[in-house]
Amino acid sequence: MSQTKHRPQVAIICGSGLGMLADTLKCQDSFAYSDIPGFPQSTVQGHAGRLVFGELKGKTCVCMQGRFHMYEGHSLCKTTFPVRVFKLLGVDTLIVTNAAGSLADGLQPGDIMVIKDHVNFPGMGGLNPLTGPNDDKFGPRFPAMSGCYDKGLRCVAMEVAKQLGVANIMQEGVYAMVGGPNFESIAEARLLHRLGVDAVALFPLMDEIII
Ligand SMILES: O=P(O)(O)O[C@H]1O[C@H](CO)[C@@H](O)[C@H]1O
Ligand SMILES: Nc1nc2[nH]cnc2c(=O)[nH]1
Repeated sequence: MSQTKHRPQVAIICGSGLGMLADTLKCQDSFAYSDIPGFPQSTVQGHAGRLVFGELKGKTCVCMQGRFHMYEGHSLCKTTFPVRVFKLLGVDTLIVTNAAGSLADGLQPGDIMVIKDHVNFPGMGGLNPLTGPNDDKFGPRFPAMSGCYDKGLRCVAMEVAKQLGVANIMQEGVYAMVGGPNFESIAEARLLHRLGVDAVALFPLMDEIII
């Protein structure tokens, strides 16, 4: 922290195709993951592997330009390590973005889904970054997931979409995480759809759980 004057309250994890958001931060200080002790390295194409501090619309933010996935071979502890670092930096709002496959009838390729709830299939099977001794300074032993996706922030997102004239490509939905790296078979996609899942992807939920 001695190398940046920024003290962010908001962290944004940029998924595939969204890394350029970090490039728009004003008064930037950026750090390659390879220069940060304990950080894993990005191996996914298009994930730059940089932590960028700066101002976005007057808010001090830190952006992950590239995230870590279980399918890259990282342990869950490693993939979620940056979120613990954010907590220690004083971040209290985490915005997680990623590319996902849509299953809902009304969601077209390129649309935006705001997550209102999730189904964590690996987590339900016991694969969870909170496994092991609990460090109470990061949160309780048994965190509730019912308030995981802040209603106020979701309303702001929908309101801003209206103001920008993109509300027609944005809706709320239920998101499921699967292990990957293969995408779903047709039968699996049908099953998820019948279970009430609107979009499916390969990782991010673990970040929400750890904060
Ligand atoms: O936006 P990211 O996090 O890369 O997420 C999704 O996009 C990739 C697959 O197309 C996978 O990495 C999947 O997890
Ligand atoms: N599981 C899964 N992850 C994705 N990431 C981007 N598209 C998809 C998809 O269709 N399925």
